[in-house]
Order: sequence, then structure tokens, then C-alpha cells
Amino acid sequence: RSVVVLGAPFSKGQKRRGVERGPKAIRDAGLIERLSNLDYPVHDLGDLSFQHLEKDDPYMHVPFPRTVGRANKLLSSAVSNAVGAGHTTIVLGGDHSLAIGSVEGHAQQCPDLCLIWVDAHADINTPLTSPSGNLHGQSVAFMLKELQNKMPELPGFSWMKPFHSAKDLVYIGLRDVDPGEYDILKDLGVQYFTMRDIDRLGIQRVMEVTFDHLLSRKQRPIHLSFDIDAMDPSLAPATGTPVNGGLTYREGIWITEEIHNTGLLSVMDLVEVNPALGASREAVEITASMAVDVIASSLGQTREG
Ligand SMILES: N[C@](CCCC[B-](O)(O)O)(CCN1CCC(O)CC1)C(=O)O
Ligand SMILES: [Mn+2]
Ligand SMILES: [Mn+2]
Ligand SMILES: [Mn+2]
Repeated sequence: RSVVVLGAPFSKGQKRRGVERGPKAIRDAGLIERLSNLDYPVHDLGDLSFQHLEKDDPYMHVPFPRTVGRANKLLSSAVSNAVGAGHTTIVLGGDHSLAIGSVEGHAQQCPDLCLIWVDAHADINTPLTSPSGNLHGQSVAFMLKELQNKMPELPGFSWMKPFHSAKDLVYIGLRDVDPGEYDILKDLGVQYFTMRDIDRLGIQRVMEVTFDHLLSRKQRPIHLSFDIDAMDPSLAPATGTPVNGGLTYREGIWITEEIHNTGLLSVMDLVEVNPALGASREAVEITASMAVDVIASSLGQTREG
């Protein structure tokens, strides 16, 4: 299979400047070279260019709804086209609100996809439960059919409707879940593994249970949405919402190696690298390098030969 890389320099799902420069930071850390060492063709499609809409007043307390919605509509068709052309697709963020478009576009081609969300956060707030209003903390809520009656009609999102089922989603790495999110996770019976679960079970068992939950009945395409803040802040300091006690390097790479070994990875998002938030150039490089390692191991780079 061939691989395409698509930059999504997007920041309006949150309020901190700089995350739109994430794609460049990841490329500057050698992503394309590293992927070219693996055994399939790699195309870098460059970056999407997103319009900033002048008139985009908050809706309820949600900032930039129209800009975020428009960007995700564009990304959705780009991802749908790439998957439709037979490519394994890597989307570089940008903030995590872009997963709305990435997963929606993927689901247009692969309606039976399953979603693995690696993140310190659940990103499943609704506009009503969100403490910040920021759409990067609400991405999953826009996707789930079970939340349809809890979601207001946000301007900018009329192009899509909920398309995913809670049973086809697994979280790994949670350690900062808002009260409203916790209620939703419990109500919907979503399968999730917090950092405490990882300490108890170990990452090998977590991945076994994840694949049993998602793939035992039927093998289907995997969408991996990887928020770099899932990793411990010592490994990914340059990110907008760091939370202590994250994945070790080896846990992160175990996750991605196991996902590669299924042979089912179809689309991957790597989001929330913010070069403006590193305390030093080295901190930015550590973060971007971690992102490259996560992507490369998802695509088959191994630690053995
Ligand atoms: N759950 C948060 C963070 C979302 C992070 C989005 B990402 O894509 O990076 O996963 C709010 C988190 N909360 C804010 C107040 C703090 O005191 C505790 C954490 C939200 O704003 O919804
Ligand atoms: Mn091609
Ligand atoms: Mn996060
Ligand atoms: Mn996230």
C-alpha cells in the first residue's frame, strides 16, 4: 500500500497560537525521510489551506464554530479522496478538532471503521458540558450517533451528521477527564483504558483487550487518532494541554507497533504538536521527534531488524 501525508495546519479548535505550525515541525523532524526508509511509496500532499472566516462569533461559548466546521468539511473530502485512492493516510495537525473531518471523511469510504483514540483527554464534551468551549475537546461528541440528541446545531457543521457508534471506539491513555465526559463515557458504555488501567494491566494486555473489543467479530479498517499529549510531558512538552503521568516511550511504541501488526491501519491523525509552546528549541525537537517515532512505528518501523 502507498502512504500519503497530509498537513492540516489548523488551530481554531483551541485558543493557543502555534499549533498550526505542527505539520512543519513534524516534517522538519524528518518524517518523510523516515517513512521513505520503509518499504512502500510515500507521497507528501503538502498542507491544506484553511480559510479564516471574518464573521465567526462564538455560538453559546464555543469559539470559531464556522471556521472549525468549514476546515473539517475540507479535510473530510481530502481524507475521503486519499482513502478512496487506496492510500494509507497520515493527517498532521493542528489541533484535535480536525479529527471530526478526518474520521468523517474516512467513514465515507469505510463506514465500518473502528476508532482508537490515544489521548490524555476524552475529547467527548458537548457544547453544553465543555468547561472551555474549545472544539478540540468535543471532537468525539460530534461523531457519535448516541449523542445526537445532546448536541445543539452548531453553525458550520450542517454538512455532516453523526456517523459512528460508541461500541466501535476505544480510548487509551486517559488521565484528565471532565465530569460531563465521565458521565457520557459511563452512559454510553465506552471501552476506555486510563493510565491507571495501563499500570494495572500493562500495555500488552490493554492492546489485547482493545483488539478483542474492536476486531474479534470482524476485521475492519482502523482509524488511529493520536494526540501527542497522550505521551508523558517529558517526551512531548510542546503541546497545549500537557498532563503529568503519561505514556512512556515504550508504551507508546508498543501501541503503534501492535496497531501496525494488525495490518488494518487505514488513517492516522497525529495532532496537538505546538512548536510555540516548547520552553526551548530542544523541547520542540523532542516533541516533534516523538511524533515522527509514533507515526513511523504505526507504519511498520520496528525495534528489531
Ligand atoms: N477537557 C478539556 C481539555 C480538552 C483537550 C483537548 B485535546 O485535543 O488536547 O485532547 C478541559 C480540560 N480541563 C480544563 C480545566 C483544567 O483545570 C482541567 C482540565 C476541554 O477543554 O474540553
Ligand atoms: Mn498516489
Ligand atoms: Mn489531549
Ligand atoms: Mn485530543
